[in-house]
Amino acid sequence: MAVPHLHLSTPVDIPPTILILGLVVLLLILALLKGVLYPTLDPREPPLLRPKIPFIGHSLSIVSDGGSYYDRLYKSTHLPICTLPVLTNKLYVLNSPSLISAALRNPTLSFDPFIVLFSQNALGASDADMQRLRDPAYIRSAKKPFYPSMSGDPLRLMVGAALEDIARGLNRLGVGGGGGGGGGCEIVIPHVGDWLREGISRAVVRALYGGRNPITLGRLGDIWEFDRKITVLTLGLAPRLLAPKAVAGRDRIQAALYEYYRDGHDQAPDVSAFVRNRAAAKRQMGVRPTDLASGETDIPWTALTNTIPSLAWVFVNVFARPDFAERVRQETAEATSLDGDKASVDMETLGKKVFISAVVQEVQRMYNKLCGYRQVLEDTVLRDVDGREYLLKKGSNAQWFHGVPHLSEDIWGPDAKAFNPERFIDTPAEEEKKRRGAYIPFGGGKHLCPGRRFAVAEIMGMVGAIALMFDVEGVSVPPAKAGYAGCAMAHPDWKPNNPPRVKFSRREGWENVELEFIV
Ligand code: HEM
Repeated sequence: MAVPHLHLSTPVDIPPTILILGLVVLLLILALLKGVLYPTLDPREPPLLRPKIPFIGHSLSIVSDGGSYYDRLYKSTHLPICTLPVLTNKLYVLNSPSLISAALRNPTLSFDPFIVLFSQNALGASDADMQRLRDPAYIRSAKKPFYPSMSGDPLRLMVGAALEDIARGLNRLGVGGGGGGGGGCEIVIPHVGDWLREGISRAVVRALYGGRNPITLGRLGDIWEFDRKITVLTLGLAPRLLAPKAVAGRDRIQAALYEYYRDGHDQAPDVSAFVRNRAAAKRQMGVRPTDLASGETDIPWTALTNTIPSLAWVFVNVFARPDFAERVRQETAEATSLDGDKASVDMETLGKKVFISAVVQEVQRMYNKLCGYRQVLEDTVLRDVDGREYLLKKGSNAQWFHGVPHLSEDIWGPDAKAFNPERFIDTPAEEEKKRRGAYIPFGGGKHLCPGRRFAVAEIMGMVGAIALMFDVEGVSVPPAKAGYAGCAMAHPDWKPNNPPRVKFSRREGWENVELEFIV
């Protein structure tokens, strides 16, 4: 029987030019892959940390673990700065306080690309506004009014307006007493986090916008929802699909702000200099009310996103510990004069009290977890405290995580992870020196938070007044969970099925007292 031939293949004649071309393409692909998978570094750049999964490893960990990934990397390497290959780019992660300080001061490390992205995606800026925002000079001029508007008399007026609102709310609570000489009637607050959030938010927007404040309670709800979905909005991840409530809320906020700016209410005398001067500066540069409404939506958001969780952490850390509550009460009493049923808290005196100030500082150290971000605009050399220099290449990004210096045992000692306000009281000079540059809750350099003193005054005033007027029961310190993008603060991890129910009762002798703040 004939066995059929197995005809496997016929050699094809490939023209040599095609062969050479194919080889060149292959070599180019290999070179590109090598560049991506094994990027080469200038020897002056920070040391490279390769991911376990090439190309995407670091990105996956950053997305899933956020700032705590930087914390883990630092613990395992103890590098003052390192380079992470992230997809096709490089990310420099700064850990050493002196390098973070150098980055905060350096003019070629820029926050502007984030402002542009945030304005376009989260605020829905118009084409005209986007064109203006691409000009760094515009961004500079728009933020010029920040600092003078938040210091001296303008700051005092703003703090006064916010605290007046806070006092009004507290004076209504449990007034009159329940009889029987055992203090005032009890008020049960079903969710103290929500209660604090509403109280501080009302006060902040009233202080910002004056008597014609467009951010009513409904719009505050919209801001909280906008805050909750800020990552989806900023990254433009199908926001209308994934965050429809936040988008609708933002539209309502902007409609309310539009009427406010259109009717010129922002120039009224009881409006904060922060809102008034910023709108005036933008108007001078040709910005119209529609674009003021969208561009200025960041004001109430920035003013609340960190203040709300900061207040919550100060409140729980004080009232969960009877000795802390007593010390805060004592200090506030020392700053208060009583005239019959009128109590006047002098904020200048309270601001100098060491324990309540230390609690606020310790809250910021423990719970402030900002991931600072800058884009490298030009090749830049950063120098650390020992004179070592590191080159950061143009087009790369730089990041730092406040959790690294804020919780470093080298800096704060073996109890770095414990809540201990005493560390901020009578600190020896040697310790102060070690901490230099390591405590940065409000950032630094050209983006130092202009609202820091406003936030601290409101928080101290509110918590001090509560301690003075009320006995507070049922408070415990919840675990922390990561905050929303752009928010520096971790959030209390209160579970919906176990809301933080708290009982307030007027202290004996304080049943009918009306409190006011003197600023
Ligand atoms: C406890 C509350 C607050 C904390 C922890 C906080 C924290 C910060 C931090 C860390 C930065 C710098 C971000 C960076 O460098 O990347 C910043 C910037 C800023 N903060 Fe605050 N902040 C607070 C309250 C406020 C308040 C109440 C306002 C306004 C009323 C405000 C307005 C701003 C503005 C406008 C910037 C940007 C400054 C610039 O780009 O130059 N902040 N804040």
